[in-house]
Amino acid sequence: MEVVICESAEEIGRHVADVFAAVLRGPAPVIGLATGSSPLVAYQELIRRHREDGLSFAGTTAFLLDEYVGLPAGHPESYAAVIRRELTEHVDIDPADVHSPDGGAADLPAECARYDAAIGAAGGVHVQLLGIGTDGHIGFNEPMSSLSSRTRPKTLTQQTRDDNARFFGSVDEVPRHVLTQGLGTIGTARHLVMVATGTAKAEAVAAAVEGPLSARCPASILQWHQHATVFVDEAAASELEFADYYRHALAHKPEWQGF
Ligand SMILES: N[C@@H]1[C@@H](O)[C@H](O)[C@@H](COP(=O)(O)O)O[C@@H]1O
Repeated sequence: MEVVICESAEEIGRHVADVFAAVLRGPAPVIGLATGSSPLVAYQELIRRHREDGLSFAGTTAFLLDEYVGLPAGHPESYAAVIRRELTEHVDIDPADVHSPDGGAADLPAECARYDAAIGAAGGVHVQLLGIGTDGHIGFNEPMSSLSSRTRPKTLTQQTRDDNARFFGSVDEVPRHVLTQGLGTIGTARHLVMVATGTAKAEAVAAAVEGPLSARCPASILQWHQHATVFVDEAAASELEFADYYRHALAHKPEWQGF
């Protein structure tokens, strides 16, 4: 795993956009998208490059990590709506190629199995963007999620519902249930890119990067992955014991290496 401590969210956004741009220029790109506030700066940078530098999403397939269960169709906080608003409607990706699990499906386990199979049928995800919850969740894999889980329904913790209440009128409006790619599903992506900013994420980042590989901190699966990159700002890095080493490695990063 490579940990990159950045000066600002904007710098993180530029690095993430570089990683995504390299995949988008390759054949039949499959990208994994995340919601939440952490990826927004990267999405804004990708949109800017699309408008100003001609970066194209044509022919790209995208898969979202997760979705709430039971929001009314067209609800502005459904993740399908959020990703449209924050990224995909601003670039030249075919809306039919942007996939998310259907939280309104009558048979939720069947919908999860279908979604997981669709990711496999697309050949798997080339690069998966991830935020991290304050409890260490990725996607909506709450603590104690199976490390080999596939896409399935999950129940949110109260902490996650409280954290996400800011997107809704009140915490009571935050759904209790969700569909999420499993930790095993996420782990099949060829490159995992996690982003985090701010002191509220410092503890979760430290647990993910330097704690034990454990279901207690779902994001710790990045330690088991062959190609994982973590972009954090100084505040989110503030609990990292090996921060000096990460800075040293970055300062001496070979020119040819990339992320
Ligand atoms: N399901 C999403 C996650 O994918 C996201 O990483 C997390 C953190 O969000 P934020 O970046 O807004 O802190 O929130 C939600 O729970």
